[in-house]
Amino acid sequence: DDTYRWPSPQYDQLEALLYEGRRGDGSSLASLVHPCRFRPDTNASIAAEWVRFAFHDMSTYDASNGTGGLDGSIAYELGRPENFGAGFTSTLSDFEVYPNKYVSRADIIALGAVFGTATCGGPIIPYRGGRVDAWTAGPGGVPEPHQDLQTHKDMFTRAGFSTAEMIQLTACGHTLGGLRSTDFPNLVPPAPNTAVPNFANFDTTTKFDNVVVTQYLDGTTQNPLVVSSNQTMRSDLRIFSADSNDTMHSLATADAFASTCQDILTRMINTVPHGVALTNDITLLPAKVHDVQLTFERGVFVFKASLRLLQVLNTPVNKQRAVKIFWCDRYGANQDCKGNNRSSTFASKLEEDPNLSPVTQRQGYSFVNYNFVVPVDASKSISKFWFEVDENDGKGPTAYKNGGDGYPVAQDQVLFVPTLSKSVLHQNSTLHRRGGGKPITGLVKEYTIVAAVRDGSNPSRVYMDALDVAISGFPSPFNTAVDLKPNSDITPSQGYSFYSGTVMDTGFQLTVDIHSIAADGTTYTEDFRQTAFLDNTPYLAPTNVTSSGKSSSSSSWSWRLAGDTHLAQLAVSGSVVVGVMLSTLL
Ligand code: HEM
Repeated sequence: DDTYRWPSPQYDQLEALLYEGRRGDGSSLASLVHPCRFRPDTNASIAAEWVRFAFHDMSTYDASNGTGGLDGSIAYELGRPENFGAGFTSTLSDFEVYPNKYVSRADIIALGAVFGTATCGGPIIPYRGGRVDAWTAGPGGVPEPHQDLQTHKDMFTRAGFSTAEMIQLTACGHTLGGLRSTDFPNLVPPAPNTAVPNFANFDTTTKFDNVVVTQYLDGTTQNPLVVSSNQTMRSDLRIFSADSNDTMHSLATADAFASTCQDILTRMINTVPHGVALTNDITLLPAKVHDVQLTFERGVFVFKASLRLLQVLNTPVNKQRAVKIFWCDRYGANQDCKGNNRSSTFASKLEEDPNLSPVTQRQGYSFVNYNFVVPVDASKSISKFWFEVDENDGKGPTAYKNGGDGYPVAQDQVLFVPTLSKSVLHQNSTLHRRGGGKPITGLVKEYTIVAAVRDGSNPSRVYMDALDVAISGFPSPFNTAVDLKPNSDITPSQGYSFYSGTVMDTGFQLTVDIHSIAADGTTYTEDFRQTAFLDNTPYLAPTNVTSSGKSSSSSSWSWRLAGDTHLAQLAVSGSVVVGVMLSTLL
């Protein structure tokens, strides 16, 4: 049974990235590229760079033994001539902050191709997750334009693509972007008096469309890889004509181009090492429960849960709509709703920007969120919850019950308390990581994580697994277990005592799994808690950082500011880290 049931953390993360364009704590990936953006510093098509990046990571696949493919190894392969140019380094830094426990770097690279294609008007490529990252460079073997046709055919055959598929894939890639003077000065003359590259685009549109094919067929193309006076460099001509132009003719209509590209790009992003099991296609959840947390806020024991509903693009949200959360007590006479349930209509409504994700926008939707924060009697606690949405149109309410039984609150024995937790940024620190290892130089964040432990469970150990996969330069993930100790500075409250522990991290997306091992040996877990918003999350104004920006990420700062101020705040503090870290490396 592969029907979606909450909680499905991997699915939820992938779904949020694809359809909301952002990771769980709000930092937006899609806004870097959408709508069909160009880099302010180099004028490069970001969509083109992202699609090309995925191809180069994939194309070292060896179908004979199932090695290589889309595995993120390209992060360690940018020194090679076959992966040369600013487009690759910019893209790598775009993607740097997004991998986490449930989404690999390779999943992000694949998603980059999905976004790049969709945002510039191309087909929607079905997206699956579950790719597994390589942590070292793999073998080479990406085609370069000076190589002959047989070499290219052999490379595509090795990667599992026939001659016709080689033509399709190349035409589908070469509808975006082009050659740049900084990479191929002999083919594209540099513009005088500027470091900004000159582009010779593959076709005359910047959209993902069939014009690359029609201009090739009608002889008007200016694609340097077709018409260069240097015959050696006419790789697209050799490839496109490799079967007497049969495949190119089959791609000539807009519909045929779109559907063929959809299929072949799907194959491209799903070409993964042998043994990697991809998820099913990530489909849009019509009603999504997210940001669920039982915790303390300002001394009040609260349950937080959000319901995300679809809204048809460019239509107003029904003002008559009433959204209600229901829940069951965990303890006492009304345990599991034996007697009564409880309910609340106190929600804050948030209508999302329709530009959140090119995929959702193309499907004709945006989102509206209903965010509930309800005080809960800790002695009764909560065992499960569900929602009802009444449009007040006479048809009666629709219940969202997770396919029947409601959404479970798995446990209330150990809880993450973000508002009592904090993070402090240290500069030029020479702190040592727990467990020894190399001292941390540069920028480091010190996190104090607070958990509430329910009295009576008498845990033998409370600890967290602190994980960060998103570290500059892609060293192996930061992953450490830290014991949380009783914290006598925080007064016990409503049957809970507080524990805390600290961890140092140089990465961009620390998440914690908090565990409590009860006296009876049962382990209770709060899985995958984000740390972007802790009580004292520092707000750093953008003016602090513009001077340090040399990298592509600097140019993306303003884009990440799109949306509400809450997200802007996160985006800025996140980008500061990127900018400062790069400037210390440069
Ligand atoms: C034999 C096969 C191929 C060769 C020799 C080749 C070669 C090239 C070259 C020389 C460039 C210009 C890069 C620069 O100026 O820095 C380029 C750009 C590009 N290639 Fe390919 N390519 C091939 C196949 C593909 C495939 C299969 C895809 C994707 C499906 C692809 C996607 C792109 C994209 C999107 C760009 C534009 C990048 C930008 O504007 O930043 N290429 N390719």
